Amino acid sequence: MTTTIRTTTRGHVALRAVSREYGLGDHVVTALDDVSVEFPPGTFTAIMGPSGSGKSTLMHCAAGLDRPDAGSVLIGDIDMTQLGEKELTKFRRRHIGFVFQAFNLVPSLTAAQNVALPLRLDGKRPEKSEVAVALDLVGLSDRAAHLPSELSGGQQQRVAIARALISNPSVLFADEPTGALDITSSRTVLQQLRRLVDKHRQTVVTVTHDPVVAACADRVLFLADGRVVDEFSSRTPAQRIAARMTEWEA
Ligand SMILES: Nc1ncnc2c1ncn2[C@@H]1O[C@H](COP(=O)(O)OP(=O)(O)OP(=O)(O)O)[C@@H](O)[C@H]1O
Repeated sequence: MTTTIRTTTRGHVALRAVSREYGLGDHVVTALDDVSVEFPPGTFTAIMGPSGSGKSTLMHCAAGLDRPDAGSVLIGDIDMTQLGEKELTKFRRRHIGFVFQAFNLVPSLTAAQNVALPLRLDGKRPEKSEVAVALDLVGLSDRAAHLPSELSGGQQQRVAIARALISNPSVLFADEPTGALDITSSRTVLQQLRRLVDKHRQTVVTVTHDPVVAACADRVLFLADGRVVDEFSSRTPAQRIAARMTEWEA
């Protein structure tokens, strides 16, 4: 089976009737309950909801890091749930970028070497210019030779974003990318994500607890008990998002 996405559908993510349960017998937890949602190309979506509402599970299923028990997950015209393990790994490496809250950089490698890592893992020899372009996308051209320990938290997260972008993914998923950062670093990371969407038509989906981060997104989805329970579909002021969160938590 070939896993090439048609250019017209690149960057389009669709979850159709996705369910995911964990545990067995009396201990079954329904983390996602029949969720259908689309992330159109070149859009920035924030996912919010109380702890345990299924945000990470949604991201992991959408990114092919976890397999749903039911439903399908399409990136472009490829249904990832139909791919075998090897093919899924290969597909993920080429089409999906994932950024974690904890950066997950290799401490002994420079920023440039960290960014080049996904290509090396894919058996390719990265061109210096490819790495330079990725670092430039996140405004870190001048930090290429620095080790993670020589960078601020925000800079480390931007290296992680550059690393996720090196394979020119169709979609970038970020699970609380600003969760471990101070306000200033958090805003810089956020600006970079917004810029990727506005300037480069990247599809970005991020989980966040921060109404200011969500206010920068084109759309905010609210999850509760494994379902999408509400949505703000245009840029919404942070205050209104915060008020909605408070309502849900109450
Ligand atoms: N590997 C697992 N094994 C068992 N239960 C799990 C597993 N992963 C998630 N769950 C359960 O599924 C539900 C959804 O979890 P998930 O991590 O997706 O929520 P979340 O909204 O991301 O939470 P948080 O904001 O606290 O990170 C929770 O009840 C959680 O305990």
